[in-house]
Amino acid sequence: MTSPFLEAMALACERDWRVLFERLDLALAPGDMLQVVGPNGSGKTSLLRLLAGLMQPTAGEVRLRGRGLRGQRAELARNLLWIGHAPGIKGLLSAEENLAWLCALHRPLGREAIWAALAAVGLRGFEDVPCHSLSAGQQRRVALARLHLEAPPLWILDEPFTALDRQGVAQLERHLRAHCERGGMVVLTTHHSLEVRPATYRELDLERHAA
Ligand SMILES: Nc1ncnc2c1ncn2[C@@H]1O[C@H](COP(=O)(O)OP(=O)(O)OP(=O)(O)O)[C@@H](O)[C@H]1O
Repeated sequence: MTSPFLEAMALACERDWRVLFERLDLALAPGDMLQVVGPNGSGKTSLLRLLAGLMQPTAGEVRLRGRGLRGQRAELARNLLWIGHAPGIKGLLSAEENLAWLCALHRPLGREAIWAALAAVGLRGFEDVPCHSLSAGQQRRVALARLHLEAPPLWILDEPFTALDRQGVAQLERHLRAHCERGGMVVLTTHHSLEVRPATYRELDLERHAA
């Protein structure tokens, strides 16, 4: 039997001596979208960081194609696009420079590709502007332009809709659905209810796994 692309088995997470969740299993296959839900502080960001290999679980294991993440750092990096809840962009750099820098680890990108991605997120004309002078929503859009540039199959996105206007939210929902329909996978947290979802959409409620 083929292993899921990504799976978590009997995962537990403790922070500051508090068990946030335990006995958590999940499996992701090509095309899947998983929205992690739960109250503030329930551990949504922590779970995403575990899945992205940025933190170690207290118990259990995360596996990529059936093998533990240990020893698969490079493989995970090739397959994963992680965008944290802060936009993660540098204020002194322009939108173009930020994207060139953020994407360089995967593959160097030409100016044309970067400008096309910025246009796709509504930032035509803002390519050369230092990011500190962009609005919060525009800064978020710079970070999200990576979803138009990089093609790893697994996207893990922590609160990607923060600061976006209605049009931005609708466009991102469509983009995430299209990624899943092409066989990609999305794990995300958001407190809003997605209007546009792929048929594979499902929710994981962390309250059900609270200690
Ligand atoms: N760097 C850290 N060190 C220690 N404890 C942390 C750290 N980051 C978060 N925590 C704790 O872990 C718990 C869960 O935090 P987490 O950010 O995973 O929750 P969340 O469900 O994403 O919350 P929110 O909906 O507010 O974004 C919180 O009680 C928090 O105080």
